[in-house]
Formats: sequence, structure tokens, C-alpha cells
Amino acid sequence: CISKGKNKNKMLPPGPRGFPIFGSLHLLGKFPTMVLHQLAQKYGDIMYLRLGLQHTLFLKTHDLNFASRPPTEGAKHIIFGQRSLSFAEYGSYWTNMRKICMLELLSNQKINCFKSMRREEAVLLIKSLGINMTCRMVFGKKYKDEEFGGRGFASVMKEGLTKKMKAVNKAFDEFFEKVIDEHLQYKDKERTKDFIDALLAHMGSEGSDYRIERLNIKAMMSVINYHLCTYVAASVDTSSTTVQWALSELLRHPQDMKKVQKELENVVGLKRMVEESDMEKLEYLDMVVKETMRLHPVVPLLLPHAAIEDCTPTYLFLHYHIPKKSRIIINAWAIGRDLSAWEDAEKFVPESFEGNNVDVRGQHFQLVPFGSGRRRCVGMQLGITVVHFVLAQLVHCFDWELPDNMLPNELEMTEEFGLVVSRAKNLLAIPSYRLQN
Ligand code: HEM
Repeated sequence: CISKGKNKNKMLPPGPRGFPIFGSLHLLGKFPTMVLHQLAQKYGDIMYLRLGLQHTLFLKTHDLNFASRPPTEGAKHIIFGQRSLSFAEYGSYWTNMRKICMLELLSNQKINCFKSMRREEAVLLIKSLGINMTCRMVFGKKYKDEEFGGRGFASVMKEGLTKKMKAVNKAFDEFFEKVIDEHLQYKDKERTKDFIDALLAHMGSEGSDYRIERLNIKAMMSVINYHLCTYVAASVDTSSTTVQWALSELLRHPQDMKKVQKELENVVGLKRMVEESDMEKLEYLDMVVKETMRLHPVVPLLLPHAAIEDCTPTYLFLHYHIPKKSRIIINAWAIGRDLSAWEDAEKFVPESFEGNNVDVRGQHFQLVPFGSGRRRCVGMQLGITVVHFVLAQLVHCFDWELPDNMLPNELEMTEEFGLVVSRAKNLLAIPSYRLQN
């Protein structure tokens, strides 16, 4: 929030006036992305609300200044304060944690190391149609619900409402303590080292203003889990929610589903399963994933950014004042539907990526499902790999049908808003195996 008093003579960006105390909170309703999008059509791309600000150019021109995070209640209680990577303030602690994460868990080399594990999981997925990949990369093995206070990983995440956050934190704390103890106990055993081993190797190391202790390691573990599950929208992670949206769109557009299957038949055939090494040849599948991330960015408002210093960006020849500590909210959902960048913005048309190099990695500002710049998603490469791989498996191994003779255009696509936006109604579809093995 910007305090107006202090900035009386400076021009804040335009926006609705709002009420005292609540500001414009009442406007947001059930679908804040859509409301913010409509407000931006009235007030412009840089907009001031007493809740936040949204603008896209900032990502490039003011990336460093907006690379911090504001303190939030959720982060304080549920993920060990601002020690977690996602919610850490910009500074040497965040820089180092991000470096460790990039190097030890999310580098291309590490992602490749776990290729065979993802393949094993894909086979299991095809058998069980349940997704559980990243858990093994982070913790080295799958932990059952009973080991998580008997309540289940997902159910504990779901209880992340403010009142319950402290209790939730305790449940996580016990679970993480157990995982750390197990890793220390089997430290010298012959096995594939996972992310926790890598973090433990840094225990005791220090910088000028921080020291990595057991608590910091737990904070890192929790933020990775936050991306595996969401505490708003049930036991799904960012990657599997994206896969669900992609499959939903393909069910609504059977001709596109056929096109992906045809491509898979040409590249892979029907006698074996898809391998990760096939991915680069699956151009249409890639377009389907991009189009899904455009229409259904699962973290639609990204994570909130915070201004480190005052700044004065220029927009349409006007100089706006953005005070230090302002919360910056970027509406990736609205950016993907911007009529000046996308033709037929509301329609699912994978072909719109044909013959251009627009991708999802934060270089093209009309499509930012992972954010952009310094604070963009650190797990992007893993997310992209998993989404392509799982979707390819599902469409290659199965034909899909909607239940009860439902027509494709009758499939509901209502969103349930949260930090991760999933389908409001579970996707129900009937698979029939189509490979010849
Ligand atoms: C399809 C999959 C995914 C999507 C769409 C996604 C999206 C995002 C978005 C939008 C942000 C915020 C960027 C910003 O504030 O500017 C973010 C941050 C982050 N993501 Fe992801 N994510 C995905 C998968 C993953 C995975 C698999 C991991 C880890 C295993 C991960 C770990 C993180 C972390 C740690 C941050 C915070 C980075 C920081 O603050 O420096 N994400 N993600």
C-alpha cells in the first residue's frame, strides 16, 4: 500500500479511489485477475490500488528495484518467515539460497540426472494416473501420508488459512525434522544424493549477514513443497495443474487433441512410450503447452514484488511516482489476454505460435507465466520439462472421452482463484489405452 499523505505532491498512477481502510479490496471479488484486467482497461497499464500496482514494463526497466518481496502473513507462519526463497527480501541471503537451489536442484544437469526417475514415475502415472515426481527429487523418496502426522501432505497444505497457519507450520516442522534426521543418519550410504543432501552440505556456512542453519534448510524445503502443493487449491502442484488445464483444453478441442496424437505417432510411433529425448521434435505439443500457459497461467498474479527504493517510471509521457516498499502485482493472466498482443485472445489456438519464437521463459513480455527477470521462477526448466513430458504421456498412451456423452464445448472451465489457480470442478474424463504394447 502506498501512503498518500507522504506523497501528496507526487503523481501516483491512476486507479479507483476506494474506501478508507479497505481501499479497493471489495472490488476484487472471486476472480481478482479478471477484475484487475477490467480496471486496467479503464485506468491504464500502470494502475494504483490501495492493494497493489500492476504493470508489465517494470519487469524489464525496473527489474532490480522490484526484485524484493513484501512481508506477508502466510509466509511468516507457514514457510518460516522470510527465510524461504520465494518470500525472501532481495539481498545476499536470497542471492545465495537461489544460487544453491539453481546449482543443486534445478540446473539442467541435475534435471537430467533425474531423467530415469521421471520415466519410472511416468510408467507409474500411466498405471495410476497420479502425479508424484518432484517429491522424490527433493526428498530422495516418496513419503506417505501416515509419515506426515497421519494427515497427508496435501491436506496439511490445504489448511493454510491464517488461523491455522501456526498449527500447519508445526506439522511441517515435525515432518522436515524427520526428513533431515533421516538424511543425516544415512549420509554416508551409497545412494543418489538429493536436494536435502545438497542443502545439508551447506549447513554452517555463512555470509556477511546470514548463516545457514537447520531452520534455513527447513525454509527451503517448505518453499519447494509450496510449489508441489498449494495451500489454497488442493493437492496439486503448479506443473500438474498446468497439465490439467492443457488436457481440459484438448478435450474441448478434439481436432487439436488429434493433431498432438498424430505428431506423437509420427515421432514416436505406437510401439513404445515417449521419452524426454523426443520432446524437442514435438513442436505442436510445445505450442499446446504455450497456449495453455497463456490462457491458464497457474500463478496468475505471480508472487507479489516489492519496490526496494522510490522510483519514477515514465509511461505514455507521464512520470509516475512509485514509493519504496510499494507492493507490485503483475497480472500475467491479463497480459496473456491483451488484445494488443494477441488476436482472438480468448480462444485456444495453439497455431498462433507457428512461425514465431514467442516462448514462456520471460523474454517475451506478452507471455510471462513464470514471471521475468531476477525474481522469475527458479523451477522453470523443471516445470517446463515435467509439463511437456506428462502431457505427452497422457495423450500418447490414451484416447480420452468425456463422460455421459458430454459435448466438448460443454466441459466447464471455471477457475478457482488462489495462489495457484486450478479448475473449480475436477476434470472427469475416461481414458482408453491406445499403444500396441
Ligand atoms: C508449470 C510450473 C510452474 C509455474 C507456472 C511456476 C510459476 C512461478 C511464478 C509465476 C513465480 C513467481 C515469479 C515472480 O514473482 O516474478 C514462481 C516463483 C518460484 N518458483 Fe515456480 N512455477 C512452476 C514450477 C516450479 C517448480 C517445479 C519449482 C521448484 C521445484 C518452483 C519453484 C519456485 C520458487 C522457489 C520461486 C520463487 C523464486 C524467487 O522468489 O526467487 N516453481 N514460480
